[in-house]
Amino acid sequence: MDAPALDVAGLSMTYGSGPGAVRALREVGLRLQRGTFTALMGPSGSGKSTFLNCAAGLERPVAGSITIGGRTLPTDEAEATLFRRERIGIVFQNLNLLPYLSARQNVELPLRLAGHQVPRDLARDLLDQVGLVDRVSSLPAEMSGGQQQRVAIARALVTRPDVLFADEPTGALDSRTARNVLGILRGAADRMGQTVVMVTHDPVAAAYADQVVFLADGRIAGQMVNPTPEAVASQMTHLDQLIPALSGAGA
Ligand SMILES: Nc1ncnc2c1ncn2[C@@H]1O[C@H](COP(=O)(O)OP(=O)(O)OP(=O)(O)O)[C@@H](O)[C@H]1O
Repeated sequence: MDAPALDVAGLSMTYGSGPGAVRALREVGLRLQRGTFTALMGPSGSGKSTFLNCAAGLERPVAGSITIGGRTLPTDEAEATLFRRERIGIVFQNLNLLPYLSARQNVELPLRLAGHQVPRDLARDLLDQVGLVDRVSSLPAEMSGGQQQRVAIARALVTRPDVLFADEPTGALDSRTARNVLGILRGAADRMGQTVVMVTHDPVAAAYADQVVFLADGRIAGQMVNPTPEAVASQMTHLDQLIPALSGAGA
């Protein structure tokens, strides 16, 4: 059987030290098979972004192992950068495209940075898949926020990464544009076999995923397969009520 796309074990992260230290993640474990779309939800401060940043190699955890496509994420900074470039795709709410490069050049950039030949029609094909084939030559400033986000997704997919991490990719978009971007992420999993992990606060967005993983107080607090917006919203209300109890336990 294929190695899981993402295999995280015992992931712990603490910011600061002494009495003011914040334990953002407490021995989190998560294994995701290829071609799956997972939404990560939880109350504010529950550790979602920290999880994403650690799993994507942008921050170094204090403990735990992260295996991506069967390979351990390097701890060495320079090696981690190379690994990320080749094996990981990242889309942030405000991950800026380079303003002086066209959509096509932005999409091709990760391959160029990695020193690879760029197949002639690759960027155009990816831009076609995100519905922007008529904008290949446009600069970011000439495109709407939703169009720029779609270019960012095409760019994140250009290396065919083992995992595509997206942190609130629809946070800044109106609901119609957001649905369009979510449909593209869904299609990346279904049609391209990409593995997608998305942090979101929005139960409707989460319902595009195959499963929702809930975090609370730095721990996994539940998992929901085939989520509906109603079931996700109900679970979130439950978690919000749970938080004072968890904090009070002093664990
Ligand atoms: N760089 C940092 N320095 C200190 N504390 C941090 C840092 N980054 C995050 N934290 C703390 O770690 C905890 C988890 O933060 P994180 O951003 O992962 O939560 P989140 O679930 O993504 O929250 P939100 O939904 O509000 O974005 C919080 O208590 C936060 O204040």
